[in-house]
Amino acid sequence: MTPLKTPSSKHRLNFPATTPKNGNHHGAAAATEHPVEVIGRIRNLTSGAGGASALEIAGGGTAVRVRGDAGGCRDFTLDGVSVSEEEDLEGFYRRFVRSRIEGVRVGAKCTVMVYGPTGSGKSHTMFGCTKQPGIVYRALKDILEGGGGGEGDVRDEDDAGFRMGLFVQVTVLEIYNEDIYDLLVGSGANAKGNAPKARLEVMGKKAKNATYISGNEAGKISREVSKVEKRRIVKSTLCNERSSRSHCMIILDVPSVGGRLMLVDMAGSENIEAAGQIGFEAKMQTAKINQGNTALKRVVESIANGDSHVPFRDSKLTMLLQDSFEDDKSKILMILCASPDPKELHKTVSTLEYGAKAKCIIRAAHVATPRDKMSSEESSTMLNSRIVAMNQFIYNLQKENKLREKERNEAQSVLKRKEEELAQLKAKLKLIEGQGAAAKQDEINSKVMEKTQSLRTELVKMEEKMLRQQQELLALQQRLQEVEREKPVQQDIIGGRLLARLSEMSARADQSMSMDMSIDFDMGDQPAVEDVKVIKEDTRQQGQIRSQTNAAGSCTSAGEQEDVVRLSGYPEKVVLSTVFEEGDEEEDKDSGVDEEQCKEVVEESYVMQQPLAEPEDPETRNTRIQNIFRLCGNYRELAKNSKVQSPAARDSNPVFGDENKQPAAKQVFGDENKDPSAWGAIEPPMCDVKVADSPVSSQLSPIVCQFVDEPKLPVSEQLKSCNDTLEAADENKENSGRDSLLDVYIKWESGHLIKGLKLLSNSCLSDLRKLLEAHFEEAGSKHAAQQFTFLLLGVRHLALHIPFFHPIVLCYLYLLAMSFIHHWRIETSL
Ligand SMILES: Nc1ncnc2c1ncn2[C@@H]1O[C@H](COP(=O)(O)OP(=O)(O)OP(=O)(O)O)[C@@H](O)[C@H]1O
Repeated sequence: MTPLKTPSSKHRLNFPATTPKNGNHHGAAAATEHPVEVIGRIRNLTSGAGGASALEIAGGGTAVRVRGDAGGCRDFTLDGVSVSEEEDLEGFYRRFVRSRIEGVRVGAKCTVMVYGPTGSGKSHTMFGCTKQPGIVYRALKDILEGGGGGEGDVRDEDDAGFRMGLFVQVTVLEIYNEDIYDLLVGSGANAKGNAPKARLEVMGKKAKNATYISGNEAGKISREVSKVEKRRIVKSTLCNERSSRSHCMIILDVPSVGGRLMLVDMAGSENIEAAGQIGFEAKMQTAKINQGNTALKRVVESIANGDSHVPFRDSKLTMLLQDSFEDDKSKILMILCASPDPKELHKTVSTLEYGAKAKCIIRAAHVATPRDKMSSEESSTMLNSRIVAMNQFIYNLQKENKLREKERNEAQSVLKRKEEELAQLKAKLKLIEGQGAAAKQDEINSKVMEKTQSLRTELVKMEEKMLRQQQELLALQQRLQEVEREKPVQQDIIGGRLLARLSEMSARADQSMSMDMSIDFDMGDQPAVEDVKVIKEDTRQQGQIRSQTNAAGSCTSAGEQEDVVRLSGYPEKVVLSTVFEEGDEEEDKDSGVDEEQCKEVVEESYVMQQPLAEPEDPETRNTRIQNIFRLCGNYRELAKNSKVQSPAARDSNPVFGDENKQPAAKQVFGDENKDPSAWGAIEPPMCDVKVADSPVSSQLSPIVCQFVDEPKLPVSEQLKSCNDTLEAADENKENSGRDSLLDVYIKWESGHLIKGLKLLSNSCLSDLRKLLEAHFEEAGSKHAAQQFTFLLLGVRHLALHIPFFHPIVLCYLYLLAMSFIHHWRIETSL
């Protein structure tokens, strides 16, 4: 390694020719100053140290007295002495260091270095321990946060330095084996554990390309420095378990004011043998350490002696400290660390001698020299650099502000988004809560609307039906009027009655509209008597119509009146419109008024009249019989009862042909010849009827037939007996729910035979025909040759359980009005 030479004399300090020691300082005291202040720091006696302390404070606290083994002592006068047992680091810092640091805050330059043998407490004084921070951290805090407070001071520590525009740039260097290393390099957050240190070159009096950390927060920088400090090379020696093997230099620049603080923790000068260093590398390491210490010692002695040459370049350490000695504004605080251990006495004396020598350095009074001029130029350069540093600091602050503002905006946007989400959720919650009630209300409304709509539809349909019925009624009325016009005589009687009846029915229909009701023709204003209508027509004679009370009988009770209508001149063309209805009442009720009804309209037929007087052959007679049934509809039931006959009731009914078992039930209508008044309305056949067969099939219902064949009894008696039987049967019917027998009365044309037949209420005319045919077969030749008249079809309790407004009902009523009201008779001749 090329030995460095001492800088030229022009860089030497302007030390006075004489030292205070020489006694020439009086008169010139005002013009001279001590650039180096020396403070003694005596550590406490370790437990391993044998004997009493070899050091004591003397001279009023400014001198250290060293007691030798022989009992002699030597005083070393310093600027101050501190014993750690009596004064902790805090006190030491307040008393000797803080004033220097405050100078740095206003632009002063100060170098604080600790010097002493190994294990004397240099690193402890500089960096402190876990319990108390050392000079480095206290100085950082004081620079950035302002002085005047101790550890317990309550200060606004946030941005005290920032308010004053102070920030620091910190460089941490290590001088090991005469090489300078940048400890900050590789110590960042992204640095790996054992990142290599960057070795730096010295350019002039500074380390070239040294990195620094800057900031105004003492805590952050202190933490960083503490981390970096641990990168120093240490080694366990006999003297110190953790002995520093390098010099550490921490440079704090305060660009805003131009202040600079250099904190130097020197490696301990040591005796190789005493330190127990064995081996070439260890010995070389120790030699290098001592080289720096020795170079510094020589520099101090040289300056103190006023040598023309100061060997700053003998070591890297002195090269970097050159400004500290040469700069007039720079001051040096040298802390001599000494151990009170008597075993370390010779090293302690050596250290104190070194400090005493440094204390002798006197800087002459400042005189304006050409160098000062240059200094002005340097100061302007320095100011420019400060401006640049300030600008950079401001830029950094602005960047940081922008970053924080961005973060704040992001946080605000997130907050806003969250608030919106919250509002949406609240709205949703409200909506859901409201939808529950609204849904129920909507459901109710929709059901009501649906029901209302269906009712309206039904109403419209019913109105339409009513309209059609009214039209049909009108048509029938017109038809009736036409008939009446043709038969003026009959018009007064029949027309009036029928019109009255139709009006009455129409009124009933109006009243009963939209109601599903049971129609019983025994109800209403109709008398409870057997109201028998006898229609007689003789086309060959003058037609006449008469009503007569059915007193012919004994078939009517007192007060009961039977309408007998005799139609004279009945039109040859008879138009009967009837409707066949299928389906039972239950279906009607269940399906309502809208249920389809099966209708069959019996076509118009022409009734061919034939003279009654003339005997007919059997074929013609049979044809007429068939026509009669066709007229009424082969398949139309004689009566419709909604109530189904119960099996019990059915069993109780007499069975066809079992007349022997039911003799009491035989009904005798009497001999019409004996009581012609009772059947006076019997006339020859009115007309021939030819009606188309109904295509509707019907089930053959049980038929009950009771024959009345008692010519001995008069007709009136027979009818009365019949009527009594019927009334008794009525009671049974009421008991059995009006679902029993229908009485059919037949008068033979010969006048000698009247048959009373009974049919079940749900029988049809075809059943009646079969009944008659069966009777003919049974009668055999007895009646074969006889002429007979289908005198009377008496039906009791014709009950219909059909909605009253139904057109079928109306048509049916019309037919009933014409011929079948309640108990009716059709008197015709075959
Ligand atoms: N004033 C003190 N009070 C309490 N303990 C101290 C004091 N001075 C030093 N020590 C302790 O003595 C030990 C050695 O101290 P330190 O490492 O500071 O010595 P050093 O001078 O730096 O030695 P080296 O030059 O080898 O690094 C450390 O454990 C330290 O804690």
